[in-house]
Amino acid sequence: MHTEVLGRSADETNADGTTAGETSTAPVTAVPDARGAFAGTFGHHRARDGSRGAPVGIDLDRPHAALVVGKRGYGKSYTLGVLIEEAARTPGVAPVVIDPMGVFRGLLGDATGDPVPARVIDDPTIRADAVPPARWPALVGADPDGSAGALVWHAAGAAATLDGMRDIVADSDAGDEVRRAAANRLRRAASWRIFDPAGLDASALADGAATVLDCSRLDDAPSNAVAAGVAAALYDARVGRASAEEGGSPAVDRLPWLFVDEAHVFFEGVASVPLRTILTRGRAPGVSLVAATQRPSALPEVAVSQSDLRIVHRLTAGSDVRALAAADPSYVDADLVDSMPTAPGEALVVDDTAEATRTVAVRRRDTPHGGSSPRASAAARAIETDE
Ligand SMILES: Nc1ncnc2c1ncn2[C@@H]1O[C@H](COP(=O)(O)OP(=O)(O)OP(=O)(O)O)[C@@H](O)[C@H]1O
Repeated sequence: MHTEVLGRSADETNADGTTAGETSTAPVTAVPDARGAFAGTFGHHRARDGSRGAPVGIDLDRPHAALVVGKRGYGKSYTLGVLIEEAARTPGVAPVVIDPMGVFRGLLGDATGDPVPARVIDDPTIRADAVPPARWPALVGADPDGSAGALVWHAAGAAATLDGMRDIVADSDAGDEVRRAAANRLRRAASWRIFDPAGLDASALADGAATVLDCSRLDDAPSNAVAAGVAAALYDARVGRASAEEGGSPAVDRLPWLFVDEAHVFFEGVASVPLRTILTRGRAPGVSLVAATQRPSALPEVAVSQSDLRIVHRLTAGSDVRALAAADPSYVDADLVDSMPTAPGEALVVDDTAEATRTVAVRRRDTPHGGSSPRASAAARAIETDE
């Protein structure tokens, strides 16, 4: 059976010499093909009459910016899980997962087929200086133009640790009220228990296994801080490597793939800046982003327009469909509403690299889908985002 690999341009050849626009007879596997390129198994083509067509793979060889969207219950997290499984099986790729609902713990379960190397970090920590000083006021809910916000900003620029920042605030000659306000903000940040001088760095994150950062115990602000720190660390490590190739030692050899579920939460918070950096500038140094959301209309326009792979599960809200349609280039000829998938696990894939759209039945998970035991905090967040 012929396999088409999504995310490859028409002039890139498949293992058997056919092009992406045509189809390849090469098996889709995380083992490099004859030309040394990696692809993951993604699913099957789905014809208009619902019949199952040829296998579909997804390119994991080059960096991508991908978006997975769909209303609740139509397979968004499931598809993200499939992509994480494939990335985890791919040598040379380092998948890192921001998991705000705790639904990717199943990756630790027994896998059908090839093993899926994965670990879950329950209480992720980052270094305080992983968050840029200018973002600290917003992170702790202070106005960056106000006196307390300015003091927090100054402290973040002058100290590498949260304790150091608190000392600077305590010793500052700002007035009592300003000092107290800034100290209160930083005390709140300390209560999140996510800042640690020994927090996750890029080399710890990029050892090849899928690293799931379970943020389901964290509120949006600390979850954002974790995502911001991780996104910045991965990007900086690869940029460092790019310049280190002229002499220095490489920081991270593998290509990081950052998977972000409930991405609207992060594009609305302090993680927005480093995520936008990866979207707009990540591909050159080799950093990929896969963002999933049920509300594409809540994402900044750049998140849609910069994605070269858009995996669309069922969407019904007009604003969400419009947010996607706005980025659709001319080769998306069919009306998005007419071609909207109807069944869970079915997706319309808009592939900018191959300049094609495909309807795909996403394959079944090889590891269990879903979290461990249900958590009220995750349920509350789900209800909130649904409203
Ligand atoms: N590719 C698939 N193959 C088989 N079943 C699937 C597939 N995708 C989704 N499903 C089924 O649909 C259900 C809902 O999928 P999923 O949990 O991913 O929805 P979701 O839209 O991400 O919801 P949430 O926003 O709550 O995470 C899954 O539990 C699974 O039973």
